[in-house]
Amino acid sequence: MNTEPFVSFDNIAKRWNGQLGVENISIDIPEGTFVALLGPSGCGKSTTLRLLAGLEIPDEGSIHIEGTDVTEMAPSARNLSMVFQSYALFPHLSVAENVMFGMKVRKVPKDERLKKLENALRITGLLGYEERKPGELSGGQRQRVALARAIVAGQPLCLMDEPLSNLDAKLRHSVRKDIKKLQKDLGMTVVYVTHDQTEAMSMADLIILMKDGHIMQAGTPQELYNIPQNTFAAEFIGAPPMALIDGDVIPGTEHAHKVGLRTEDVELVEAGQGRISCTVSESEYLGDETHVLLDHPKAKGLVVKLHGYSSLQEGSSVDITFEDSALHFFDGDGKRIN
Ligand SMILES: Nc1ncnc2c1ncn2[C@@H]1O[C@H](COP(=O)(O)OP(=O)(O)OP(=O)(O)O)[C@@H](O)[C@H]1O
Repeated sequence: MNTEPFVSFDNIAKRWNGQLGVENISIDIPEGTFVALLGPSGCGKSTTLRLLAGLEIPDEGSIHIEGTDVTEMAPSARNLSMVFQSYALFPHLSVAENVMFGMKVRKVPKDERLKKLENALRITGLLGYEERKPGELSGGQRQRVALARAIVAGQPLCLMDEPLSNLDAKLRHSVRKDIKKLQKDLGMTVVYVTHDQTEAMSMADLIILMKDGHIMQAGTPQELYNIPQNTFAAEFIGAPPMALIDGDVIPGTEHAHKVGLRTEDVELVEAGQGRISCTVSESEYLGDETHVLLDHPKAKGLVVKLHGYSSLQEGSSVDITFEDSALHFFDGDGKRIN
């Protein structure tokens, strides 16, 4: 069995005139994996993707694809396809012409081109739209044309940079499922840039969480959610994110600088009956549940989810309670204490 990673970054760094792009980036990606590069704006996601695409050359380190050192190889020699947020379609060409463009350039015979076109349009639900121009399509359909183009390219590795960011919430959800299904059905390795943790959590097998050009945590969605390695991961992953409480608030947790608590582990009880006393700062009614936001001078992000509608008044006093086993501990540098 081939145990070599399909894609590997070995200690990659990229700077521009001293301005840091990324540093100490080491990643191993098994074949057929969906990887999300996740993090806030400017954290280095796109730089990492561009380095893999060959659109940037690193100052340090090496990148391998299928065991070949591609660090300084031209993008066209890397056997990969790309899908960007700006669909990058030719406006004057039809859907069919847009999808077949690359194959035409590569002089793929016509009958093979048509066969691949039909297959890609079927997979992306675009059969019947062959003759339309991009201007006659919705945003979601345009994005699917861009996907169809990546499919006909037939490359085992596909890079995507925020491909859903131009779509509204409903479309984003459906195209998200399309992309995930495609990736699975075709067995592609996908490296996907997003700043949206929900997108990363729902699509990825492996999440690379980044901040200020560095990897903060790499792992499965479950690992990032259940065992955040630092307060940054704790606060970035989850909706709502993990609450962080000063270590000296809960008796017995003084060894920690911060104590983390997930909303599903918090129970609301009457004032005086729980472990921490708080004040209700806001209630957000969402139909099936109400999110009750709580104030405490030494805690950030305390939220309790209640079923249905809650009539709790702002400013009222409540207590929260929780099991000791639900607590996460972090030191003064924000690192997890096990
Ligand atoms: N060509 C460049 N010249 C100088 N600095 C750059 C260049 N490209 C990126 N950077 C810097 O590198 C850092 C990482 O940028 P990058 O675009 O990778 O972030 P990102 O996480 O993709 O952000 P966003 O989500 O906003 O696209 C930023 O500080 C950015 O200003």
